[in-house]
Amino acid sequence: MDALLEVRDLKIAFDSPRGVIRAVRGVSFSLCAGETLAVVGESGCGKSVLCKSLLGLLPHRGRVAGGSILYAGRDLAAMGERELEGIRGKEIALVLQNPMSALNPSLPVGSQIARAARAHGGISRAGAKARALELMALTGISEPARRYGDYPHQFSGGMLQRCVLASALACGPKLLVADEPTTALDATVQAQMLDLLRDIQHQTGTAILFITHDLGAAARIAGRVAVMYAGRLVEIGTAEEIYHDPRHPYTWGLLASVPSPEGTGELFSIPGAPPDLLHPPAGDAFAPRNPWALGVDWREEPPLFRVSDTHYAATWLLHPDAPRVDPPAGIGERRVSAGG
Ligand SMILES: Nc1ncnc2c1ncn2[C@@H]1O[C@H](COP(=O)(O)OP(=O)(O)OP(=O)(O)O)[C@@H](O)[C@H]1O
Repeated sequence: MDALLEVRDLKIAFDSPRGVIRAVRGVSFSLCAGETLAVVGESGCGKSVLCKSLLGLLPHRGRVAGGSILYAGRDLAAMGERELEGIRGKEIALVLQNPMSALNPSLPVGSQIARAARAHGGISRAGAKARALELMALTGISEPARRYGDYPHQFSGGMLQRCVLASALACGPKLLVADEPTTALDATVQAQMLDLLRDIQHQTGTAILFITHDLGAAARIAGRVAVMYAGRLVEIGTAEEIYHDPRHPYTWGLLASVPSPEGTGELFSIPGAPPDLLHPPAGDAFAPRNPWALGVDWREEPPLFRVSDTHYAATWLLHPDAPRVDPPAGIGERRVSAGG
């Protein structure tokens, strides 16, 4: 299948008074139409910056320092603001963690969704209202006609995030970028929202790039998972491969830190902290936190080794000459079941 999005060797840097921060350091992946890919990693690994770069929304002082972002064959990284405006919302839509940041508190929610439907033209006022009501129903807002005129503060957090999703879907985007869309919600509402995203993906065929720090949330929705660490992609594979046959010690650590569905057992957290991206280390950035680090890890960054056609991991443990190391007991069997 042809890729809808193809990110090639993407590098993103921030020019700070202390020097250049290398936030994304050569990331490549592709996403096909209708597919859901979760990008997972700890805070600061570069997930948000990566997804903002897709919409040309990098924060002040942030810039694409290399590589390309091919969307339907066109390089978003090389586009000017005008061209990007034509793509944002219409082709690629964004849902962020805080729904209030996406909505105007002083306008009825329904009319904001209708306005999003009209943003790229070709639809009448009445048509936009009908479309907004349809989208409110699609995203699980009961009695849309009654709630159309309600203001943001009249909705709960979960319902508001559904409204934001309705607004994001208004122009029928081919790609939905969702950056921690469920993080601010409590566990039950979070699970409902993930199921909704999955249903919508099935119904509309929109591809989803789902950004999260939570491998448990990713399991509920993603067909493929990419794990990021210190601005690099360290493992990528199908959900089945990542949850049941993970190969990177960082992925093992992330999996061990997912709470069990019963909420029992001790919660693991990976000791140490990610490196300072002002001065990225010479070798494998994960080496200081990796109990299985080899001598070579301190000198040379590992390439992505092929595990299968769909599964790659950047760890020297996959080198043919590396000693055999098995994942810690239980990793890949417990805690998370891929595919919800
Ligand atoms: N506005 C900024 N100015 C300077 N550096 C920044 C800025 N935004 C991000 N960075 C750098 O980019 C790195 C990646 O940030 P990013 O927000 O993408 O991480 P993240 O994985 O999404 O974490 P979080 O979940 O906390 O948002 C940060 O560690 C920081 O060094």
